[in-house]
Amino acid sequence: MKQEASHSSGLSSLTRSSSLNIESLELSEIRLQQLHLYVDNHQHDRLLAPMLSLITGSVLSVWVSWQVAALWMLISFLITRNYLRVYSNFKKSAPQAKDAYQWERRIAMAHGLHMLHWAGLSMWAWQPGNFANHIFIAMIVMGLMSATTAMSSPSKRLFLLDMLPIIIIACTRPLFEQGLLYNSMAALSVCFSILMIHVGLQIHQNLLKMLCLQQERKQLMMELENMATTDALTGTSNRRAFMTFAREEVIRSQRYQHPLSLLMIDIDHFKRVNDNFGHAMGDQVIRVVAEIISEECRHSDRVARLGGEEFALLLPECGICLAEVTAERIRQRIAQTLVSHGDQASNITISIGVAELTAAQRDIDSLLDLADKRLYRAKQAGRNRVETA
Ligand SMILES: Nc1nc2c(ncn2[C@@H]2O[C@H](COP(=O)(O)OP(=O)(O)OP(=O)(O)O)[C@@H](O)[C@H]2O)c(=O)[nH]1
Repeated sequence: MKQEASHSSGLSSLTRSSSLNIESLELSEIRLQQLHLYVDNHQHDRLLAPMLSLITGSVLSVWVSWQVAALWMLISFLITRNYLRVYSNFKKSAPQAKDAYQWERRIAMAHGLHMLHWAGLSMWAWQPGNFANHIFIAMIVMGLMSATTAMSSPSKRLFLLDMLPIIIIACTRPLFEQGLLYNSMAALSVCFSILMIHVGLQIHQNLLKMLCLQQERKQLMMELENMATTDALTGTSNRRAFMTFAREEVIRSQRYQHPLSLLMIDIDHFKRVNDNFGHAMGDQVIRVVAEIISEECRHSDRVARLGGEEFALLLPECGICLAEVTAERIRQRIAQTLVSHGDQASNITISIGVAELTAAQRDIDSLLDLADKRLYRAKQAGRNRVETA
C-alpha cells in the first residue's frame, strides 16, 4: 500500500506537468508495462552477459589464479542463467497488473544478485599499486554504470537498486589508494554517478510519460467503443451493436439449423407518461423496462434499445414456444411493477411481438419485420399482450 502511494504521488506530479488525467489510470498496469520494458531492454544479456564474463574472467587470470578466475566466471554464468530464467518466466506467464509488485521483487532479487557479483569483483580483484589493474576495474565500473543507466531506467526502483552497488564501489574504491590521482578519481566518480543517476531518471520520466499516454489512449478507445455500442440511457446494446450481433446469430442459426427467436417490445401509451409526469419519469420508465428485460433473459441473449420506447430481445437457441413463455414472463413482471421517480409513481404495460427464424425469413431484417408486424397486432388488439402468430 505504502509503495503504491509513493508511486502514485510520483505519477501524479508527472502528469500534473504533462496535463494527463492520471487519477483514472491503472497504476499497477503502468508498473507492469515498466517491467516489460525493463525485461525487454535486458533481453540481449542472453549473449552479452556470458561474453563479458568470459572476457573479464580471462583478463582476471592475469592478476589472480586461473582457478579463481574460472570460479568467478562459473558463478557469473549461473547468476545470469537464473535471472534470464526469471525474465523468461515473466514473459511466458503474461502476468496480470495485480502481480506487478510480486514480479518486481523477483526481478530485483535475481538481477540485483548479478549487479552485486560484478560490483564485488571490483573489490576483491583490486591490486594495490597496479595501475593497469585499476584501469581495468574502472572500465568495468563505468561500463556497468552506463549500461544500467540505459537499460534499467524503465523502472525507477530497479534502476536505483541496480546502480547502488556500482556507485558505492566507484566512489569509494579509489580512496583505498593514497595520492591525488586516486582522490581525483573518487571525486570524478561521484560527479559521474550523479550525472548517470540524473540521466537515468530523465529517461525514466520520459518512458513513464509515454506509458501514461499509452494507457490513457487505451482507456479512451475503450470508452469510445462503449459509446459506439451502448445505449446511454439504459446501458443495453444500441441498434448498431444489436444488428451486428443479430446478423451473426442468424448466420449461425441457419448454418447449424438451431432455433432463433426475436421479441419486439414497446411500452404502451408511453407518450402519456411523458405528458402526465414529465420526461424524467419517462426516462425512468425506459430504464426500469430495460432492467426487467435484462433480468428475465439469459446471459447469451441480447437486449437492445432500438430507439424511443422500443426494445428488441434476441434469443439464440430458443424456439417460438419458449420465446412466448419468456415474453409473457416479461410482460407480467412489468405490469406488476410500480415505476417511481421522486414523488411520482405509475404503472405501465408493454406489448410484445414474437417471431422465430424460419426458412421464410432469410435475414435479420425480415425477422425484425415479422416481429414488428406482430407487435403492431398486439397494439391493435388492445395492448398489454404478447402476439406470436
Ligand atoms: N422520456 C423519454 N421519452 C422518449 C424518449 N424517446 C422517445 N420518447 C417519447 O416517446 C413517445 C413515443 O410515443 P408514441 O410513439 O406515440 O407511442 P406511445 O405513446 O407509446 O403509444 P403506443 O406505442 O401506440 O402505445 C414520444 O412522445 C417520444 O417523444 C426518451 O428517450 N425519453
